[in-house]
Amino acid sequence: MRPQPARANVAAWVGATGSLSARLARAHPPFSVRVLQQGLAPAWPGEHDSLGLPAQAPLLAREVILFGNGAPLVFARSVTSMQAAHGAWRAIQGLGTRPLAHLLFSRSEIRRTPLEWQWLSIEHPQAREIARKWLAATDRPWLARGLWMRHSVFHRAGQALRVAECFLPRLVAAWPPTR
Ligand SMILES: C=C(O[C@@H]1C=C(C(=O)O)C=C[C@H]1O)C(=O)O
Repeated sequence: MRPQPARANVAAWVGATGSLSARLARAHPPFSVRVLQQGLAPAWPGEHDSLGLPAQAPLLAREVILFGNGAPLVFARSVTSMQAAHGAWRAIQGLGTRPLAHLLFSRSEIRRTPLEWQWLSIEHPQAREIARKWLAATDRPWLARGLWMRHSVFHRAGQALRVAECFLPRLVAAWPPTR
């Protein structure tokens, strides 16, 4: 059972559609993307199901931290099949530090499933992995007792890309930004 967001704006923020990058860039300029890793990676639980893939299908994962005004704000992990990484989602290969949003919100033929979100205690294996990567990349401990994780799946030419974004509770509680 997901704990209900503490405040209405938390639900509004975690459930906000549109580009997260654009929202952060407006509220906390300058905005930047730091790529932690991109390439063949083991799947997290549920990723193959989200993508409609068999359990052993090789996945390409892109993990980044989004920065605003010099501070780390969001950890994001996007996954797709290696086949799609050379097919409908091949543009990810050359994306570099440009936000993935460039590929997702500029094309009309891309369809996005509704956002789903959950609260993960810091004891959850994925939360522990995120906190470890966050510390290694930013030299800042996660500190919070958990995190809000949301995900949705983008479909293009019959191939799926799952995007998950993880938010610090204090960041989410202070959002959405007024600008
Ligand atoms: C999907 C978006 O792109 C953001 C940027 C990402 C990246 O560059 O890897 C991944 C997820 C998002 O937080 C968005 O801005 O909404």
